[in-house]
Order: sequence, then C-alpha cells, then structure tokens
Amino acid sequence: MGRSRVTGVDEDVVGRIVVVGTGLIGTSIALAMRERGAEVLLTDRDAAALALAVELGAGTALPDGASAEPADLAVLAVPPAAVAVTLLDAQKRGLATAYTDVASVKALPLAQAAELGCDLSTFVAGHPLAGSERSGPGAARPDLFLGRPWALCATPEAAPEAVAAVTALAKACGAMPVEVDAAEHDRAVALVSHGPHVVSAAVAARLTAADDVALGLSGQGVRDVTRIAASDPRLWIGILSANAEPVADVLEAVATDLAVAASLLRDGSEGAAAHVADLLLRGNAGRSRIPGKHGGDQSAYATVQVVIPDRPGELAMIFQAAGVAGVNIEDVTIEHSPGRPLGVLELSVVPEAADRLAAELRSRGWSVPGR
Ligand SMILES: NC(=O)c1ccc[n+]([C@@H]2O[C@H](COP(=O)([O-])OP(=O)(O)OC[C@H]3O[C@@H](n4cnc5c(N)ncnc54)[C@H](O)[C@@H]3O)[C@@H](O)[C@H]2O)c1
Ligand SMILES: O=C(O)C(=O)C[C@]1(C(=O)O)C=C[C@@H](O)C=C1
Repeated sequence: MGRSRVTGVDEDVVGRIVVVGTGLIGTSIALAMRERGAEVLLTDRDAAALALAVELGAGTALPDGASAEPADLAVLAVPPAAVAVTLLDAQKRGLATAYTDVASVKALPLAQAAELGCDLSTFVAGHPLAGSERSGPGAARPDLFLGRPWALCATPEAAPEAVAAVTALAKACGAMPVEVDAAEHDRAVALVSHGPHVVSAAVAARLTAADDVALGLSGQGVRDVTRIAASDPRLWIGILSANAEPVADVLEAVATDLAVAASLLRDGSEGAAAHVADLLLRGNAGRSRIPGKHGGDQSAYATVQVVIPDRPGELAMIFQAAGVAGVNIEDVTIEHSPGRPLGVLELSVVPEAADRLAAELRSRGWSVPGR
C-alpha cells in the first residue's frame, strides 16, 4: 500500500483515519495525526468547518459515497447526543475497521449505541481530557493532547484490535491512555470537569450585573476562575444533561460549602473565621492533589522563580543555562507584570536540582528570588 503506519509509542496500528466532526477536538486530532504521518480524511455536516479544517492542513475531505477501503480508525468528534447516530451511520457506510468517539460523557452515548444496534465489537469509547473554551477548527492545535490523560472505556464486547487502534491513537497524539469503566468515568469527570465548569459559569454570571468600577479592578484571579465560562453553552448543556446525577451531586456538595462559608462570614466571630479557614485549607489540600506532568504529584516538584526582562531570546538563554546545569525543566509558567517590561518565569524541577539551577542562573546575571 506504501502508506506510512503511525505508531503509538510501541504499537503499529493506525495508518489512515477518518475524522467525523472537524471542530476543536476533531481538527486537533487530525493535525496531531498528520504530524505523525497518518493519512487523514475529514467530514463534517457544516461545510464551512470542513473547509477550514482542510485549509489548516488537517487532512482532505472524505469523498462522498463509499470509501474504496475502510480506514484503520474513524474518530467521531461530534457532540455527545450525536455520537450513537453518527456511529451507526459510519458503521453502515463501512468507514473504518475500528471506531472511537471523544465525547465528554460516556455511559449515555454507549447505552444509545447499544440501543440503536451499533456493532460494539469495533467501538471503543474515548475521551481526551484536553480542550479549550473555544470551539471550531480555528481553535485547534496539534499539541493539545500532549501529556494529557485520554480515557478509554472499552466494553466487554470490544475486540482487542479495536482497543489497540484507539490506544495507538491516544499515544500518537501524545496523550496517556487511561482505561476506565464508563460509569466510573462519568462520576470522575463530574468532579474534575463538569462540576467545576458550572461553578465557573456561576461565578462569571455574577459579573453580568457588575459596574465598570468592579470590572475595571479585575485581576488574574477572576480570569483564571472564569476562563472556561466562555465555552459554547450548546455543547455544555448537552454534556451536563447527559451526566446529570453525578454533576448534581458535586454541585450540591459545593453549594453546601459555600452556604456554610457565607453564614460563618456573616457571623464574624473568631471561631467562625477559623471554620472558613478550614475550607481554604481543604482547598489547598485538594488543589495539591491534582497530578502534574505525566500524571505525577504536582507537589513533587520545586519551583525556581526567575525575573526576566521582556527581550527576544531571554527564554532560550534560560533553557540553555538549565541544560548546561544538567537540569530537566518539568513545567513552565510565565507571570507578566502589567505595564512593566518584566515577567516572572516559574520553572518546575525535581527538588534536588532546584539549588543547582538557581546558582547557574544567578551566576549568569539573572535575579532568582528566594533561593
Ligand atoms: N471542547 C472541549 O474542551 C472538549 C474536550 C474534550 C472532549 N470534547 C468533546 O468533543 C466533542 C466535540 O467537541 P468540540 O469542542 O470539538 O466541539 P466543536 O463545536 O468545536 O465541534 C463539533 C463539530 O461537530 C460537528 N457536528 C455536530 N454534529 C454533527 C453530526 N451529526 N455529524 C457531523 N458533524 C457534526 C459540528 O458541525 C462541529 O464542527 C464533544 O463530544 C465534546 O464533548 C470537548
Ligand atoms: O481546558 C479546558 O478548556 C477544558 O475545559 C477542557 C476540559 C476539562 O474540563 O478539562 C473540558 C471538557 C472536556 O471534556 C475535557 C477537557
């Protein structure tokens, strides 16, 4: 056949894929797979979304009618409510030998697929835990999935070849496959994704009545907490209603914490403040449990802060200095100082390397506070 085979890390399964739904996630997968040398065919019911994905280099449009040869894998990157019907249609057309989806909720689409009579031996439901508040192919990025978990919810009916093909896709996109039962997945993402989404929307909704003085005093905190509130409400109402019970459980627990905090703050006594402090401490503890890069414990890394002038080449010189010191940088964030030509770079490194890196940077003239 002469076409290249895309490997996960150690597997050799995906050579040609079809992506149905060329929005944010479908186009990001297509771009990632193109970078790995896969042949990618695209389709979307929205002609403009398809045309933009093709223009962005994500692949070529799937020809109308039956494809001569089924692809190795078809990725259904459509809203949750469209997964089952799209799977049935794709299987009837014989688009591929294996199928997966990317929907943010898993149990309901799987139940709908079973009810519609889809072939569950070739289908492995999937969900990359990476995304954006933006939609459509214009927001797509080939590196979206790097280092992120990618849930795989194989049913007992799923054939090993289908599981291998979907695992290889996740790995080829740079993600970490995580096998999990669909109901457990849905409870988990209610806690780490869907519940937080509604909380973010509730905080942002308070701003609709805010006056200009309040809005003018907005700092980074409110921007961080409300970023995901800018997401597409049509997509999210579909996600939330398909995972209603687990999300409602999370929201009720958060609402209880908030109601108790409000009443303690009104009380104003020292004892009441200590109880509010308890919520803040539980917040610290919960936040520190979110895994960092490669699923590791975030608190396993030390942070080295460097004050950086806003000059071309500055970051490259810092990374080079880290290389000279033999220090691997595990993660990076940059805090900009508004109105000043300075920023603070935060480098996450293994604790035993922190002092060595700080000394190397200081010896080259950078300001490294606190170490
Ligand atoms: N947005 C995120 O952060 C994120 C992250 C992970 C997974 N997901 C899941 O990925 C899926 C796609 O989300 P997105 O953010 O890419 O949305 P999107 O709106 O950017 O793209 C969805 C695309 O699907 C197309 N589409 C809708 N129904 C279709 C159908 N029946 N047949 C063919 N195409 C159809 C739309 O035209 C659109 O181009 C959803 O199931 C979502 O739950 C989203
Ligand atoms: O980073 C974001 O913008 C996201 O909201 C991505 C996010 C998440 O909650 O982590 C949102 C929904 C998806 O199903 C998967 C990922």
